[in-house]
Amino acid sequence: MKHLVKYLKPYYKEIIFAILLLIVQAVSNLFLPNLNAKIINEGIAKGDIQYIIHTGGIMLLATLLLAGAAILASYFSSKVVTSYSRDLRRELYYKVLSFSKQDFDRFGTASLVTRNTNDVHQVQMFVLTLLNIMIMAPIMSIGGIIMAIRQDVVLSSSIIIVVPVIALIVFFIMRKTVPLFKTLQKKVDKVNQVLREKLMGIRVIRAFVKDDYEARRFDKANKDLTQTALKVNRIMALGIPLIMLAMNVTSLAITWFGGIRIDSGAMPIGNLTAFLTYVMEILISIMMAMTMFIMLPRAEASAERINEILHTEPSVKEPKSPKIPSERKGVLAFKDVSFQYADAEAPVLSKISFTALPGQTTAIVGSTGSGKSTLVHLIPRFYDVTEGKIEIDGVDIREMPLELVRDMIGLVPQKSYLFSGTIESNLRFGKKDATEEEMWHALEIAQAKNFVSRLPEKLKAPVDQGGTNFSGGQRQRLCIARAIVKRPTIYIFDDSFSALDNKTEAKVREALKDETKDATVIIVAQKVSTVLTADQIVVLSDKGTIAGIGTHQELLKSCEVYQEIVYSQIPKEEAV
Ligand SMILES: Nc1ncnc2c1ncn2[C@@H]1O[C@H](COP(=O)(O)OP(=O)(O)OP(=O)(O)O)[C@@H](O)[C@H]1O
Repeated sequence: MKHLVKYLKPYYKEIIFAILLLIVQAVSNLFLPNLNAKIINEGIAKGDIQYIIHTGGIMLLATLLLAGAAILASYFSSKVVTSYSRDLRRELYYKVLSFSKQDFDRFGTASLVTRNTNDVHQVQMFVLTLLNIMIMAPIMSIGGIIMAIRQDVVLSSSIIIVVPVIALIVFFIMRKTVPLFKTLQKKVDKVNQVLREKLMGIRVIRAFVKDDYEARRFDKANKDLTQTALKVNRIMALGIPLIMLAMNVTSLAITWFGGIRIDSGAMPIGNLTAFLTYVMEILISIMMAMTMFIMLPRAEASAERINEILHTEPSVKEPKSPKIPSERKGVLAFKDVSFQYADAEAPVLSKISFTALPGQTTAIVGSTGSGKSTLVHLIPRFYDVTEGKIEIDGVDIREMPLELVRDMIGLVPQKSYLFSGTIESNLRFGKKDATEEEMWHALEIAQAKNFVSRLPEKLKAPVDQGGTNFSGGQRQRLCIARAIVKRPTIYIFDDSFSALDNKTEAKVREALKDETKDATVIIVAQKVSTVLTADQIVVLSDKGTIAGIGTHQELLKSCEVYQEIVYSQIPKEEAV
């Protein structure tokens, strides 16, 4: 938790105000029973109406002060914690934005979301409780004891018995429940995880008629959570009445012994009512302080999960002294590049060397899982190479400013993804000041102009999260258009024509030819028809090495892996 304290610093003024107001609240609270005792002893017992009105007036003022202080304290503490959690969420979000794909893989999307929402909420609630209890509990308990002694020293000896008894009961309840609360947190996480996964894959579940099976899996996680929650509630259901019983017995005993002392004239009657109130305030403060310990493990677990993100050094770093290429042509060179995923046993890519030139199309082919997507993900530095280097215009991309590298690249990912908003907001993603003309031009090249112009809102047509209100092929074409609007130096099409029929694909590639005539184009493809006309084809073997480089004709003659790929898709006589 202590690492997260620094985020409270900007709000120290509000914290001081809240603390002062809480002190006013606690002190006024302590004086009220005393004034009440005085009214009973001096006013009611002696029939002094003037005294009752006078002291009652003071009580009223004290109550108003208390209420005012409580409202303002709550205002300031709420302001502190909501601003604190906002800052924390922002910090987490910015940190996550700086993560490489490797860091994302490590945490997982679901966990990153839970940490930014649920975990921040847990910490926020703890800070709010801490702020209140830390001030109120010591003043109320210590002040309560002092005030109780002032009412009656002899009766105060009961506090020595009552406080440890109640503290012991609360301690035993906590000892049982705190570990359960910890488990509860993990089980809530599990339910979240199962739910998220199932909802994301709902179509697959339906298609495979696995609704019942998946419902049972969810039931299991849910039942697990319920059982732990029930255990906690059972202990609480037993513990809370036990505490109430102890408090009522205390109240009864104090009234009993107090009655005897009043009877003998050793204590005025008003002091007994005040004494009872003070003892209850002491006990409530102790219980409040104890609830902190119930919240602490949950908040600590959440703080740990938050810190884990905040302390993660992004695996892809900005260079210390960045180099900028003297010319930005887009000459892309892989030099003996090897790459291994963090948890993998063997490298996915080994000793890859080739150069992709501006004005040319370089195709990457290979069987599924050969490392084609991995290879192109190395270019925008989603991951850094394990060995060797990648250069753009003669400069190692690890030495170039990250923003510049990514700015030079227009990537159309394998999985078409659009953001919620409009077609226009998606197209402007890479160039925020793109004109309507530029957008229509990009849509025309991507063969998306027809269907977009048929939409009633045209460029303003709404896009749902992920682009789910468009078909796979439409989504893919919009992603191609998005990359074109950016007018990058290097285009990367990662299997980006897979959802298009052959005719549309041919049209897109034909239109692209002119648009990308000065750019470096990298195309990852499964379909041989996509790569036939490429200036060079890089063939990856199953082991992630280069099996051959050349044009279609050259490779057909010399590369066995390429021949296998080609002949599996088109007849021998048509391939030549
Ligand atoms: N994030 C990851 N962590 C660990 N291993 C991964 C990760 N992503 C991919 N791999 C592994 O790396 C290998 C290459 O995957 P990659 O996606 O690059 O292949 P690909 O040639 O693009 O396949 P496809 O044609 O099916 O898209 C695979 O064996 C895959 O299991």
